[in-house]
Amino acid sequence: MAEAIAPMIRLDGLVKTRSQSESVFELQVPHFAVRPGQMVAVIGESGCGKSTLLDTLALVMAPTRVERFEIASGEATAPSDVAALWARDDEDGLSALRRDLFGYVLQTGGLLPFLSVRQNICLPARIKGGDMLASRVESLADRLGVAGCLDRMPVALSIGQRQRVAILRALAHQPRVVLADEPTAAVDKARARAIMDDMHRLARDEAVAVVVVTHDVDLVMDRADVAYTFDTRQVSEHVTSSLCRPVREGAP
Ligand SMILES: Nc1ncnc2c1ncn2[C@@H]1O[C@H](COP(=O)(O)OP(=O)(O)OP(=O)(O)O)[C@@H](O)[C@H]1O
Repeated sequence: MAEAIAPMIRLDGLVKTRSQSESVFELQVPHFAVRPGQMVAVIGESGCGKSTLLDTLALVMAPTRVERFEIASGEATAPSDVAALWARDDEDGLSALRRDLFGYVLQTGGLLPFLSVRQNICLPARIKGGDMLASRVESLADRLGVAGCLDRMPVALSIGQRQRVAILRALAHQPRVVLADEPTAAVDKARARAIMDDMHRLARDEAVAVVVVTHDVDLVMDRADVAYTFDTRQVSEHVTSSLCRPVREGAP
């Protein structure tokens, strides 16, 4: 069913080369897609290129080469041609997409300590130049079990509560894509499962495309609709190549 929905992000023929002194790392992504309502897992060993892929999807790292890189910016409009925006170095166009379409969940929550939880949650909407509906914040907080935390400071929350607030903040301004980098790294297994379940449910209910990067294969393979991993090999003394490929395609 999810296959019929047009991708929110579509990448074909991506190559990203990163070099440091003599060593060169080359990531190849023949095809990557995430659709509205899907949770896509990106899994693999340390150094295989997960963050490189996530930073590319987040439009903060320019591809070295790419055949096609599109983001659906609205239902009634043609997808934005990200490859063309990078090719002409259109920073205004790229930052408008970052601001309008994306929500981010970081490993440690990334909440600003000097703002209340509610102010943290409302920040992305403020940056977009709008206001958040109080009723939306409260109903999401209710669903995530953090309704009692809204008027506290982040320091007064447990790590699990901070991660839930970070998910709420990422989703509250109604992004089309949520990018989550090891969102459960700082919590125990039981909390990690609950957080992943929440993200998956919210993705479906709100038709958001979610990309989760994680080391924890067991955690995501039960939950992700689609999963990608990497075949990494040492090509020569200084060159490492990593191929990103699907390990699960389509809805489970
Ligand atoms: N700034 C950089 N310059 C050059 N090479 C880099 C840079 N950052 C990372 N790399 C190399 O790129 C490769 C992929 O790194 P990346 O951070 O994407 O891996 P990862 O899968 O996210 O790893 P981890 O799970 O440890 O965070 C690694 O071999 C790394 O050494």
